Amino acid sequence: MKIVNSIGLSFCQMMQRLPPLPSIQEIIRIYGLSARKKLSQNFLLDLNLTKKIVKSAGILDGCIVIEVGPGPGGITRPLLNSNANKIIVIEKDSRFLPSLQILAEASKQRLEAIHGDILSTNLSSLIPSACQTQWDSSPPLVHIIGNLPFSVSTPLIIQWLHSISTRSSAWSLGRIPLTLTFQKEVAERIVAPPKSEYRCRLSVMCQYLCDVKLKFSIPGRAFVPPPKVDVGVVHFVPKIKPLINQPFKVVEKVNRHLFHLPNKYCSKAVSTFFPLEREDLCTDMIELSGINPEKRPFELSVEDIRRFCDAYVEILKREPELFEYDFRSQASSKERRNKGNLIQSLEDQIGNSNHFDDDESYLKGVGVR
Ligand SMILES: C[S@@+](CC[C@H](N)C(=O)[O-])C[C@H]1O[C@@H](n2cnc3c(N)ncnc32)[C@H](O)[C@@H]1O
Repeated sequence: MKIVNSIGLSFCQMMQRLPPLPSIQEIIRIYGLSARKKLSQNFLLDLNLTKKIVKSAGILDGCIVIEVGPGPGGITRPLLNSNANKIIVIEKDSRFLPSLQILAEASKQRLEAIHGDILSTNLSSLIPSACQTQWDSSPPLVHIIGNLPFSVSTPLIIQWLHSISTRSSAWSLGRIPLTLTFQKEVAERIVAPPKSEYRCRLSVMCQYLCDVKLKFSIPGRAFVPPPKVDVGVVHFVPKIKPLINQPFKVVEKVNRHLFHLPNKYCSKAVSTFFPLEREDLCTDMIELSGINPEKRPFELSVEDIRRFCDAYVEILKREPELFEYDFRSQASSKERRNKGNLIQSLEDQIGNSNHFDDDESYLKGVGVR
């Protein structure tokens, strides 16, 4: 990780606007910044849209803003025109550093550009500890924003949700909000309420830890080059009290089992939690949860899933080794056949939906129904 530029801050600098600069299109042309398919680069050149993304983050006055994947700086520019105190950008592709350097100089060093991979960046080391606020008070004056490739934004939000659940990494400093772009279909899943056709594991994992809001959508044609799908801008604010008070791994496992069969009765999904010969435990789990076994997983509220998590943990207290049980490796031949059908149907759905090349693996990973 290489720091290209660092800054000193003052209120006057904070209030300054950028001087006239070459347009993003000119920057791309001058530096020969063609979009790289390998890094799923799709640029937003329309400053009205990038301003709208920045506006949807809320009031940034006096904030430290961390932008992931600035590219040629389409979002960075309105960030520098806001009253944010400091903007730290993290970019994996070194070709963008010279153009970010121009912005750093034009902004009188309010911008710090870091050459690095967001997936392995220690965010807490970038934020002064003076920014810290108590978890149960207002969020700190820090914001994370980014228009990342779809292949990165979903694994990243899962990684960050884990950090939010343990109050680690950047979230050791308080309830830092995020504004991130996703493939529109993934954004719909993140915010999907019970009974929605989009309800899935990702909906529950996001909603038990954060207040989530789909701010607006951007048509694919607004990007250069245009992806085949539209994009949704999602705002996350970590909740003071998560709706499920169990370890992240437990919540993840319970969701994985429940949404394995999202449209069948819950009793069927609960039968995947335990070995075939332990039907007694399935009955226990339904009874302890108090959930109607004829509800279907996609109809469950986060509160219902909280009850399943608590019931599962009660059973694990008696037989902790059951946590290791993996229905996918232990499935009977009949179940394996069913599973084969399920994977086939997932592949059919994904194959028909014109996603980016590398969407397939992460959409499977987040439980597309
Ligand atoms: C979809 S482009 C968006 C660029 C710019 N923010 C915009 O809106 O026009 C994604 C950017 O993220 C960068 N990127 C991709 N993977 C990254 C990673 N793991 N860490 C940091 N940046 C990454 C790409 O190089 C690219 O500049």
